[in-house]
Amino acid sequence: MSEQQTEDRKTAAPPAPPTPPAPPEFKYTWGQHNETMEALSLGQMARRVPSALRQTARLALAVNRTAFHVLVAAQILGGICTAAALTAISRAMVPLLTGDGIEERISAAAWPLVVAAAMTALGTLASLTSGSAARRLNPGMATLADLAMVDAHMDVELAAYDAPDFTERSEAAETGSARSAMLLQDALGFTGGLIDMAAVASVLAVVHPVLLPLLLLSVVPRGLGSVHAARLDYRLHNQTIASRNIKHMMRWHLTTPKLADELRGNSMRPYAHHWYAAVCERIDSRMVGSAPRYLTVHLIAATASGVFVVATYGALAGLVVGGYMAIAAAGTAIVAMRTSTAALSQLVVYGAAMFQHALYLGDYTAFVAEAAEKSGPRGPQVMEAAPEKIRLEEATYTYPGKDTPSLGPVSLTLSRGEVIAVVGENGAGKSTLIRLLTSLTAPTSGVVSWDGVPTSDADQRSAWRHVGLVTQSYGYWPFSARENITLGQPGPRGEEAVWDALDAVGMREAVQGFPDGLDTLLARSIWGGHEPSGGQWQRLACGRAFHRRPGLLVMDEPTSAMDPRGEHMVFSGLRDMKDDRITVIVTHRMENCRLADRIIVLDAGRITEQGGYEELVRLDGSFAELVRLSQDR
Ligand SMILES: Nc1ncnc2c1ncn2[C@@H]1O[C@H](COP(=O)(O)OP(=O)(O)OP(=O)(O)O)[C@@H](O)[C@H]1O
Repeated sequence: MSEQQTEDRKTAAPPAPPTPPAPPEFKYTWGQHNETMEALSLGQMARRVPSALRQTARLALAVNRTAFHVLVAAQILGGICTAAALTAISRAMVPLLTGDGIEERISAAAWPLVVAAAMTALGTLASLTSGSAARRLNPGMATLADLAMVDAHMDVELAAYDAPDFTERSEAAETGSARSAMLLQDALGFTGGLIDMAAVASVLAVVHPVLLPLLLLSVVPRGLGSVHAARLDYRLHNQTIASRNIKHMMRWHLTTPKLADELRGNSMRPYAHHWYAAVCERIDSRMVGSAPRYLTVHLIAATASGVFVVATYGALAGLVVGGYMAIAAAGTAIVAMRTSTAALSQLVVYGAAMFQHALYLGDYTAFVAEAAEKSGPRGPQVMEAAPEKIRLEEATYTYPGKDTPSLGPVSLTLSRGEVIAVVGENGAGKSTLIRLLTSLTAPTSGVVSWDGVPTSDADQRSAWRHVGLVTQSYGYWPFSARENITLGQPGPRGEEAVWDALDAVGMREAVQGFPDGLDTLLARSIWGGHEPSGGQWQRLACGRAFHRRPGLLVMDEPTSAMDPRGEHMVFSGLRDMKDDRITVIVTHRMENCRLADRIIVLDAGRITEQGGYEELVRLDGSFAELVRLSQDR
């Protein structure tokens, strides 16, 4: 290469990268729910507020009955104080406005004014008491709703997780759950406003009957405006929920230390930033785009409300001038109407908030209720003992939303003492088969039975007690090293069994070297934690499966991240333990199949071959081809 060429290569600017494509438009797929919301009338929606109040009361009662009762009593007392203060003021008005001398006027009005002041002070005390009770109830209510969400996710059948709209519905329900932290404060504001309005209305009705409808008319436009704005909010929430969901997921990918190396090593930053910023921008533009609509709604509502307020004061003046109302009564009406303005704005602001909560809580309660429906035992049978035989008879599994089965029909029998290797190309159905064998899912047709008991008729949790499972993507649980082995289920042999499991995967020295041995927290991001290496995490995952000493041991690519020593230890361990259990290994490393008594070859969801290693190689079918490919380097 000439000197000139070398110089050119040094100075030539790299070609500008092509503009990355925009991220696809994400859709919220729970269409039926959207349609229901779109079709809902304002009246129907307003009727949701009582249900939100009921739900608030139920949650609060479940957290602390006494605090809830104190809160309700204080609220009612507050309303009584407002009414009593207003009545006392109306009593004071007559001598103040129509009495003779100044001294007589003041002395006649003194007692009613003292009562009004005392009632106002008592009302303030009542409001402080209810506020303090709410503060005691709030954290517990938020936790209760949060726990219900977490439990719903942990309990629900896997088939529900597989449904295409599960994530979006879960996200919508999360919003409802998060709102339970604000629920009580807003319910308090709403009911406080409602009680004060009722108190004012009762006083006004006595002063003059026409004032009441006029007052109510001034409320209606603002109320309708706020409710309409809340519906716009909910629509906006629905339009952006899929994008927000993906955004959160991507945010985790971009900020977790687990993917930091991959992101940097592959120069992903520019595209990742472009992608994330584009989704943020899409969400923002929807929100900004909706601002003029909100302004219009609130402007119309405020104008109409103002007209009614002016009309109310006009009517009051007309009644006094026309001699239909005493000046003292008009004075009371003005005080009452000023009180009602505060109560009214409280009612409208918190009413709209409660209405919004009601919409989101609807998502939350629907999600939790549906999850509960899909969480119960599949049937009454209890799998008391580990299976001697697992039998699949023409079993198939079709994922929700799919037309064709991903597995089956498959017929197969597995017996205790056997080691079975399952092989097949990517997407052949190996993980799906594992889910059926372990009763993680029930077949969509055909039968999977444990010692004659169909898994679709049995309590799945009773079956899982006999299962030890190492999945392809196992958890890096932020527990101590000990709990990473026991998973909070210590065996009768206690710590000795934990060390045995660690020995079986060659982790004794490593754990002894951790800062606090078995008590070391395995999470580097938490102070005092320690992060094992990728292969060590996989050894721990195998260790916990061994520790369970399960009747059905299933390992999906259990040694993919391990060094040869670790892999050798795991497979030796499997061989030593095999007599007391059914062992199933999914592997892409054909050499590992030599340990199996029987190899099952899956292709496009069907069993195409089965037999011993040598037998299948001699058969010269797809297994033999996979072996040849694995050796051809
Ligand atoms: N949750 C799901 N929802 C819909 N389809 C799924 C789901 N999980 C798997 N599938 C589909 O089922 C088929 C079988 O998948 P499965 O994970 O059982 O294959 P596998 O043999 O374990 O693949 P691999 O070797 O890549 O792990 C694939 O076509 C896959 O796309």
